[in-house]
Formats: sequence, C-alpha cells, structure tokens
Amino acid sequence: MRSVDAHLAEILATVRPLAPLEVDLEGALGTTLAEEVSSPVPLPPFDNSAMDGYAVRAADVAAVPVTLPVIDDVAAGSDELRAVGPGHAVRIMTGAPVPAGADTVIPVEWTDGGTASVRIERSAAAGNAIRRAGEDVQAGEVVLKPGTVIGPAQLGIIAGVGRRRVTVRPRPRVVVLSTGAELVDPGNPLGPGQIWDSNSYTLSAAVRAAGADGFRVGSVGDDPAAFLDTLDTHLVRADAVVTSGGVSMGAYEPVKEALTPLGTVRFEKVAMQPGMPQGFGVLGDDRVPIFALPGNPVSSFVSFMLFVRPALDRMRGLPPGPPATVAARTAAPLRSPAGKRSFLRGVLGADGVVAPVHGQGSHQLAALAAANALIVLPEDVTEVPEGGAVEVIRL
Ligand SMILES: Nc1nc2c(c(=O)[nH]1)N[C@H]1C(S)=C(S)[C@@H](COP(=O)(O)OP(=O)(O)OC[C@H]3O[C@@H](n4cnc5c(N)ncnc54)[C@H](O)[C@@H]3O)O[C@H]1N2
Ligand code: MOO
Repeated sequence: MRSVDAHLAEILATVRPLAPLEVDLEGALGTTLAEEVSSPVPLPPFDNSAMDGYAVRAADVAAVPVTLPVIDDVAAGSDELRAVGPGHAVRIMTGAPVPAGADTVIPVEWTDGGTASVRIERSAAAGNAIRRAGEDVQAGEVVLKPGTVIGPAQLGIIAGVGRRRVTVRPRPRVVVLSTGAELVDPGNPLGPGQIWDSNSYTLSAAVRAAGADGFRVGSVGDDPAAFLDTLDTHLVRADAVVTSGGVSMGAYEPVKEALTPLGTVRFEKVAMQPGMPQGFGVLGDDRVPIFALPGNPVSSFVSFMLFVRPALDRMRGLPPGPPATVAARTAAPLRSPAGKRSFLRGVLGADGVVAPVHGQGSHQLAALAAANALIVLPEDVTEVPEGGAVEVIRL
C-alpha cells in the first residue's frame, strides 16, 4: 500500500501553477496576484481634512473663544481653493484638500457651526485632523506582492492605486462528477435501492471553499463509456476534474474501468482510513489533473482535504502542503488500524479537548457534518488513551 505522504508528493509533483492572465477588477476576487502592484502617486495624493470643520491657522486659535470670518467652503473634490490668510477660516469637509495657509482643522463640534463667521471654542495644535499626502503610500511604493490572494481589501487597494486590470493566477476551474447507478439528484423521489447524490454537492462546495470554481456536473451511472463521454464534454472548461465513486473492487467501477486503459491515471490503495482507494493522473493533451476519489461520502471528503486541496493551492500559485494540524487531547480512547493513517471525526472545543463524534463509518455523513475537526492518528499508532495527545485538522 502506498503512504499518504507518497501519494500527496506525486500529486504535487504533477500539478502546476496555472498560467497568469490579465483580468478586470470585477473578476479578480479570490485569484492570486502574479505581479507587483505599486502606486503611481502618493496616497493620499494631497493633504486633506480628516474631519468636517474649519481650516485655520493654529496661531489664530491659540486663544479661545475666538470668532473668525468664513471666507470659503471646500467640499471633497473642490479644486479652486482660496488661501487662508491670517485671521481667516475656511469651512472644510472630510477628504477636501487643505487650502494653502491653513495648518490645522477645527472639528465642527468645537464651534458654533457658523457659515459667515465661526465662533471657535477650543484651540488645536498645528496638524490637527490633517491627513498628509503619502501617509498611506509613497509614490512608487509596492502595495501588494506577487503570491498575495486577492480578498476584498486587496481588491480595494488595487483600485485605490488606479488600476483597472491586474495580472493574476486565476481560480482553478474544477469539474465535479459523481458516479453510481443508485444516485438521484436531491429534490427527486427515491426509488428502491436509491440514495440522493450528496458527494457532488459536498465536493463542489469544498472546491469553492478552497478558492477555486466548482462546476457540478451531477451524477452519471455505472457505464464507463457514458462516464468518458461526460468527461469529454466537460474537459474543455476544466483545470482539474474531481470524481467520486467507482474506484474500488466491485463489478461495476466505471471510473476505474474507463480511465485505467488510458495509461495516464493510476489506481492505488493508500494507507489511510477512510479514503483507501484513490485514483490520480492526467487527461488529454493539456494534462488536466484528475482526482478519482472513493464514493463513500466521508472518504471522498477526507480525500479532498488531503489531496485535492493542496493541489488546488499549488494551481493557485500558493505554497502547497498537507493540511495544518493543531495539538489537542482526546476526550475518549481512540483506535486506529495498524499501518494506516486514520482521520477520525471529532468536535474540538476551545479548551483544546477533542471529542470523537458518534459514528465513525465512512458512510456516516451526518457525523461528519457534526464534526469540526479530523483527528489524525499516525500509521504506527493503534490506540490512544483518554486524555492522550493527538493532532487535529480543523475543518
Ligand atoms: N471488496 C472490497 N470492497 C470495498 C473495498 C475494498 O477494498 N474491497 N474498499 C471499500 C472502501 S474503503 C471504499 S471507500 C469504497 C469505495 O467505493 P467506490 O469508490 O467504488 O464507490 P461506490 O462503490 O460507487 O460507492 C461507495 C458507497 O458510497 C456511496 N456513494 C457513492 N457516490 C455517492 C454520492 N455521490 N453521494 C452519496 N453517496 C455516494 C455508494 O452508494 C456506496 O454506498 O469501497 C469499499 N468496498
Ligand atoms: O477507505 Mo474507505 O475510504 O473507508 O471507506
């Protein structure tokens, strides 16, 4: 049997970061920056007011109360500014440029709010409520480095430095396909021997949660030719394919039967529980990676977290690796088969104690849904006593 680490190593040696492309800001969320972004101008571009109030000379408000004539009104966006002479005040709004001559801003709350003249009750030192040009970013300064995932704030600063388009590694497009003659799409009635297809929903959601775009094709039956046809149809829009089911030892294993003859996809037993039967390889001239995951719902989910997620990180241009673990103590004794790495489902509390959920079968999806962690027991561990130290993957 192949080790979990060897299987992941082969996957990571095969998948490649997606080629960079230029996208509009609207399409940049969740992508990975593939260039350095810098600002052509200082930000803010000019000294401006941090508050609604009055721009004055600090010397004129050293002794208060004082009443000054209001010689102008400046809103944000104003460009014709009158200089503030000695003894003058200019009404100013947040974000408006500070007029020449003024060196401080008195918030409106410290005044009577006058428009022809203003009575100022409190004095302020020079520089009060003034945001200086370049205080956020200097002209030419790099604001984002390649390899940064673009979230809302990163998108904001790209727009904030005036860029309309940006070069990124895109979100991988992942086609998700489940197989099994027993599968019925949720919302439809079950016939004898049928179950609702949950894996295609779980896996396409896991794809999205991993920062990629999932296209849920739904389920195909047990016919290898129909499976290949469906795959062919969808391959053009895929950077990767994830399938579930049809990979073990049964009489009807469409994924294994269809892909094995291609010679580019291998089916192996990986020393883990759940998730032992795994297929991985590449398809077509573009060598699109395909992950053929086992059909048991918990098995396919755990397989996704261990193998597909790191591969998607690599495709996104992020440092890939196994899921991070944290140290915990188990609330109950645990068992694991010798020679296999186990991923038991558990609930990790704020106190660092993890309680295995009831129902550790690889078909028990409700138990997985109740869990927030996978308890990892290494290959050489067969038992852990109550209170024993374990590593867990947060879900
Ligand atoms: N003789 C052996 N039998 C099995 C072995 C083995 O080594 N020797 N391995 C077992 C293990 S471990 C697993 S895991 C499963 C993997 O089976 P397949 O990947 O071939 O998947 P299926 O047979 O199609 O389905 C397994 C199970 O999962 C249910 N399923 C499948 N697809 C879905 C879906 N989209 N949504 C919800 N549930 C799904 C399916 O009904 C089956 O109950 O093989 C063991 N057998
Ligand atoms: O290894 Mo299978 O993935 O448990 O049930």
